[in-house]
Amino acid sequence: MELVILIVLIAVALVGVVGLVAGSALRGRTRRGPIRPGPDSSGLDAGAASPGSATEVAPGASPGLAAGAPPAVARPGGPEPAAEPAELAGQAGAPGGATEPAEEIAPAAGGAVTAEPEIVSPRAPLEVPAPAMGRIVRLRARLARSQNALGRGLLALLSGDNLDEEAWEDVESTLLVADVGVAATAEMVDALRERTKVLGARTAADARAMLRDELLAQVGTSMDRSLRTSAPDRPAILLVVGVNGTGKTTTCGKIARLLVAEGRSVVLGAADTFRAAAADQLETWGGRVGATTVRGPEGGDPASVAFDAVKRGIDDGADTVLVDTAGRLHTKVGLMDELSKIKRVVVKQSPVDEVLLVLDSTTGQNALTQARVFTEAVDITGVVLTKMDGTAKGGIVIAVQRELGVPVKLIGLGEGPDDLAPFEAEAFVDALLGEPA
Ligand SMILES: Nc1nc2c(ncn2[C@@H]2O[C@H](COP(=O)(O)OP(=O)(O)OP(=O)(O)O)[C@@H](O)[C@H]2O)c(=O)[nH]1
Repeated sequence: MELVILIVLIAVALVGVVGLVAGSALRGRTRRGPIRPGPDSSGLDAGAASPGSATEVAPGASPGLAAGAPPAVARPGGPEPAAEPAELAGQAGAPGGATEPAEEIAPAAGGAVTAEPEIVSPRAPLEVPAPAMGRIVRLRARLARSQNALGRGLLALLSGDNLDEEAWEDVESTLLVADVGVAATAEMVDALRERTKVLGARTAADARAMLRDELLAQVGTSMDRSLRTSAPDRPAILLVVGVNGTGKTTTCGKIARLLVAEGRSVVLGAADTFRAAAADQLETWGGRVGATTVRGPEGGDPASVAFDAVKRGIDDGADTVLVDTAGRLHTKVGLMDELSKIKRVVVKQSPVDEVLLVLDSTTGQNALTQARVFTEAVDITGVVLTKMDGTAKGGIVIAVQRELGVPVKLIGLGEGPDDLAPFEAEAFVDALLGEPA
């Protein structure tokens, strides 16, 4: 009997021990399992995304993002991207290249809020833009609106039988009204007078050919209008500057769209921290075209965001970094100083390849005043003339180039994503003159 009781007690004790061991093993598994996939999970790399986002990896990542850029990770908008760099910063010593940039970009805990960038990786691009080449021709119809003031008006005058003094005055005022500028107008009128004297009687075709020559001479056919969007062994850096509302953010998005379509990887820097909507707008472009967007908190230091964006581009091995700056009144000295600072800060990491001044072509002579002041603050390397679809004053191209000594490289021809064209002198002049009669 005593033996039976002993056996029963031992059996109960064994069951208890087995139960305890199994229970603790189960608890251990539950704790380790779902937290993070490992130190490589940057959250900026589709292959190492957090478990929650792993299912969101876009299967058809853009070919434009292939070379060293973060693969397209479709993230829902909202707070998730903001949380990620901060989380990563907390993983001290986490190895893996993709993790490091986020650690460096994100400030130490308790750091100033202005130093905290937000990096939004692109969604898989859904849109394929029309090719850049030939856009200016495709959009001739829109440009042709300007021919009333410039091309058509001049052609009517020059092919008329009576080219008297009054007619020449009309030629002059037509050029001035079209914003060609005083000096260029005087040169053109002199040249046209000379040629009509030599030519004598003129047909409409003669007048057109003569005017085309003179306009081309003023617009310039030998300037280097190429956009420097690549650099050896580093990303090309482009700063986009200008006064409020000229179309800087839209232009950044349109350029990024073109570059990604050509197979380049692009980082967008939302250094317009004055207006939260501007960063949202840029981020939307980034999401649409497949570019990573780096942004900072509203009211933060724009130079810091520009710095972070360039760093991000370098770390990712991106081809191009486009930094959108806030619109600033050229009359505000403090804001112009801030622009110089943005450039100085960027240059600490990389040379700046292009500083694009975005001018609204509908603002006429005021655009020239802006151009002058901006050139003093930062060396402008190229001009983007936007809203050419809304002006009858194509002459601004001539005036701006003369004023700045830098070429117009791009023109905006509408609000649509493909309404940006590389500036081509001949196509532009032909569009001003319209179809031959
Ligand atoms: N018609 C036309 N509208 C344009 C063109 N480019 C830009 N816009 C419009 O101009 C408005 C201002 O464009 P944004 O890109 O927000 O201008 P911004 O310079 O970034 O503005 P701020 O950040 O406030 O300085 C928007 O409604 C654009 O759609 C263009 O070439 N043609």
